[in-house]
Amino acid sequence: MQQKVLIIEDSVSSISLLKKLVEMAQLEPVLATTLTAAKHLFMHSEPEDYLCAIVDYDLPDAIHGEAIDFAVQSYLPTIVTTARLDEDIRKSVLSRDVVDYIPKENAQMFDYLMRLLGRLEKNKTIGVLVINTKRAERNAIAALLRRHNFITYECATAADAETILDKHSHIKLVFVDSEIQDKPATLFISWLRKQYAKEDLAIIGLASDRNNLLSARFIKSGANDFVRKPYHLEEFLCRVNQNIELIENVETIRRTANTDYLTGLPNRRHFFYTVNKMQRNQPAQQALALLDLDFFKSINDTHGHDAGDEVLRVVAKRLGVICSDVIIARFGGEEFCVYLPDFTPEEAIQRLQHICRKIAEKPVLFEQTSIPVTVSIGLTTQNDHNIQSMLTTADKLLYQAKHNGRNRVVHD
Ligand SMILES: Nc1nc2c(ncn2[C@@H]2O[C@H](COP(=O)(O)OP(=O)(O)OP(=O)(O)O)[C@@H](O)[C@H]2O)c(=O)[nH]1
Repeated sequence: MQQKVLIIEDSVSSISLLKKLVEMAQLEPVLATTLTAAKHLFMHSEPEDYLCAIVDYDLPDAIHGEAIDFAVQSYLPTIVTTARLDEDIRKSVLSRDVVDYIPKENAQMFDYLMRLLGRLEKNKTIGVLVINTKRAERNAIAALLRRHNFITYECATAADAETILDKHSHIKLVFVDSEIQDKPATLFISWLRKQYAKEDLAIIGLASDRNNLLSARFIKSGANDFVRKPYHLEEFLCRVNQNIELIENVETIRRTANTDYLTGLPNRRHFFYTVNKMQRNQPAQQALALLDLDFFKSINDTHGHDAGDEVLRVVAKRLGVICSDVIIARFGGEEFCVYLPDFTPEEAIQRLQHICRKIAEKPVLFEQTSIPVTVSIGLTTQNDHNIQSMLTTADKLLYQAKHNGRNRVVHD
């Protein structure tokens, strides 16, 4: 379901700009020009339907930011916009539990708002762990992070932190205070860093002003960043966002490097990474198959390269459905690989014959043309504990499948 954004704003030009921005972010704007109208609109809604509220500080029936209080008390993450930003207003806004404030001074600020909406959406799946002996301090940080839609976890000891991190793989950021109960913070950070790479888990150290040397010690022990207490709200949030965005960027690069651009399947590199990892457990049984589309060159020659691409995409999709419990990859060109861990030879043969039938069963439709597709498969079920040599065997069997007439499985 498309999430809503409650916009409480009375300026006509800002309304049209905000509405456009919210729509561009694939969200549904719900407009109110006064606090009274907002209350009326929200009366029959659940906070869960809304991603957030964007609230003007100064409204005809709420000149001192009362609409902000309404949004916050309605459990909506609240972003404040304001045409005037003097120190008093800034303080008044930040004294409330808002996500952020945006002065309506230039177009850049609306870019910032766009990014903020994107972050609020993405943060819903990101976990943050706060480790601090002092309950009040860790509660305050966790509450601040929850306002930004993060899923938060709190604990006082390194031992509890280990358990929480083990259990929740969506935790991407950890705040480690200089005061944790059962271990010096720097020791804990360096232990943590050995378990989790910098690009998988960001660690931000926290310590008070008195400990001037701690920032360097934290970072040398493996922390990504450091925040000095008492922290400045805006700086704190900037650091959180920067560290999370860095991890997301690395994830995007990784995903791109491991995915075949045409079919969306894992590529050869990712296949070897995953399978080699599984090999460490020395599986008692494993099978491996190479699949190659038949007469694919003639499909390209007859129907064009775009049709060939569509055939590859459809075959990959069918493989993805039939092989959701095993490892598949596009190896390149019109060749795919399937790795079946813990499959008996009989089970593997059955599965590959099913694939062969399913691919041939239905032609691929491309621009009203029906293109028949078949696949030849070489399958080795002899587990010799060496993937490279299993690939060589599967390749020889594939050659036999082609030689014997195609559209078949040849196994050993
Ligand atoms: N459309 C398209 N064609 C590709 C792609 N990658 C490789 N090819 C083409 O796939 C064809 C493979 O042809 P061949 O190796 O001769 O094999 P074949 O025609 O399938 O014949 P057999 O394997 O013997 O059944 C070549 O013409 C490549 O140019 C791709 O990503 N898209």
